[in-house]
Amino acid sequence: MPHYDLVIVGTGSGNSILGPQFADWKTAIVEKGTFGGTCLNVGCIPTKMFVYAADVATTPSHSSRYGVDEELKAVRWPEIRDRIFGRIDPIAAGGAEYRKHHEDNKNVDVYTGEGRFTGMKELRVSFSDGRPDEVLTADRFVLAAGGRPVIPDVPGLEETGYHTSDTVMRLDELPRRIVIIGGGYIAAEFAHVFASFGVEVTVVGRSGALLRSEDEEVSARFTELAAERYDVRLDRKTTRARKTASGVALDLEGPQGAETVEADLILVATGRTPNSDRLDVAATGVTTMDSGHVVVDGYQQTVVDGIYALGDLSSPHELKHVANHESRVVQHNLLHPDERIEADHRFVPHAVFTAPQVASVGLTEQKARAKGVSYVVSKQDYAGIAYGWAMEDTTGFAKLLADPATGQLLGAHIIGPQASSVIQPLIQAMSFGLDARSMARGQYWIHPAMPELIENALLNLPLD
Ligand SMILES: Cc1cc2nc3c(=O)[nH]c(=O)nc-3n(C[C@H](O)[C@H](O)[C@H](O)COP(=O)(O)OP(=O)(O)OC[C@H]3O[C@@H](n4cnc5c(N)ncnc54)[C@H](O)[C@@H]3O)c2cc1C
Ligand SMILES: NC(=O)c1ccc[n+]([C@@H]2O[C@H](COP(=O)([O-])OP(=O)(O)OC[C@H]3O[C@@H](n4cnc5c(N)ncnc54)[C@H](O)[C@@H]3O)[C@@H](O)[C@H]2O)c1
Repeated sequence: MPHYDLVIVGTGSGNSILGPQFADWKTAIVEKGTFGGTCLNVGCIPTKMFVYAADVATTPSHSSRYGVDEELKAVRWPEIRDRIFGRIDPIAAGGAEYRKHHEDNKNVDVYTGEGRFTGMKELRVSFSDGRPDEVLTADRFVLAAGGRPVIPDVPGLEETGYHTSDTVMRLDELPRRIVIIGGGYIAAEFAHVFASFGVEVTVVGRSGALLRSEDEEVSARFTELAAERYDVRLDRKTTRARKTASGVALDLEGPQGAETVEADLILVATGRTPNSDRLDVAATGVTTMDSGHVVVDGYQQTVVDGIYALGDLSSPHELKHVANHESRVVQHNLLHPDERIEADHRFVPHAVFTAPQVASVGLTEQKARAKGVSYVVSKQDYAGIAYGWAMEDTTGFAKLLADPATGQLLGAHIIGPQASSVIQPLIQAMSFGLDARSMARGQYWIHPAMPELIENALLNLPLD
């Protein structure tokens, strides 16, 4: 039974822990799937590469407002797909090769199998190629095993067949019609991608709005704009999935009674669940929340001394920048057990790369109300800044929440062009405690650039 100083389970953000600082440690890394994890292979990176192509494909649909008439002639899906994975797959393969065979990693054993705890700090690894299982023990473990898509309990779904974000990007050809179950991040991003490529999209949401966890005004605006581009069915329960002569059908129950949506394929985008169950973390004494996320303290350590966890396995944020931050914290804490640092989860931002883009950090207005926090709000439309005139934008806005007395920003929510970049100075201000007045007037804002949206929103805040 090989014994290690450190075993890491999962090669998403877990893979970035090992470096030259660990040269004297006997280490192992265990990966059951593709090296590099979700973000690289089936998450952030390929989706954003598809979204970029989708953004390009939609320009003819709005170019005439600038006096330029364009036409979308064709979308060459196999080429788009192969360009994207032709870049990503070699990176994943190169990462595996580096860990397995490079001189830098002579202290690292790579196990390409599935790990499952069988006792305190004892991990059994099973291999799909029929090799006998191996049992590893270690002084320290890092659990970075991520999550997987949740499949809702819809009668007939298994027999009918469905895609998830793990498979839909590798389709042989574009479907004519797609129905997406779910109204969150993945639904919003893929609805944009497929609608832009000319696919008839239907989104089925069980609540009354898309992107429901965004600020209420952002969610309402996004829902309205999405419904102009594709078929949005809200407040719907999916009662059955079935095959039809031409494809698939979902039977729905909604405010107007029973209805059916037909499509060529189903994409399930109803959230993700942590892999703590399949890793059987309980067998090593590690505890989980009701959501299945592993419980960690501020240092990212689980309840078991020497067992750390990070990323989607333990973080309800389920975002790559959070997983990366936590892996840096874990790396430091492994190397400096007497000077451990805490992870910083104060102002975790996110962006939804759909159309229009959505980005957010801090409290939404509904959360501020629910928490009884005292706040003031300001809103600035893209239509009110010079760059917004250039873009002829009529629907985007930034919304800020601030403490009326101190001017400290409490939340920022943007829907509109480049929201994911425009929000960054607000994340910086919140992280470093810069108040709204100082931020607005303590620096130049390039004229007439998009961040004037933020300058104006800051100046509009009705502070005491
Ligand atoms: C479609 C999609 C788009 C996304 N887009 C974004 C985005 O734009 N921005 C953003 O911030 N986040 C995005 N995310 C979320 C982001 O991908 C995750 O937050 C991030 O990848 C989590 O990293 P991780 O290291 O915790 O887990 P993962 O990257 O999931 O790595 C876990 C690894 O562990 C392996 N593993 C699991 N169980 C075992 C086991 N028992 N034994 C051995 N190996 C195991 C898995 O095979 C996997 O390789 C997206 C996610 C999806 C699905
Ligand atoms: N841009 C990004 O950062 C990005 C992009 C994609 C995914 N992600 C990460 O991946 C996670 C998973 O994405 P997601 O979109 O699957 O989850 P999500 O939590 O964003 O959305 C899930 C949606 O499915 C709905 N839903 C749940 N069960 C349902 C059911 N039975 N029938 C109909 N609807 C149902 C929910 O109401 C919600 O609207 C996200 O939480 C996010 O952290 C991030």
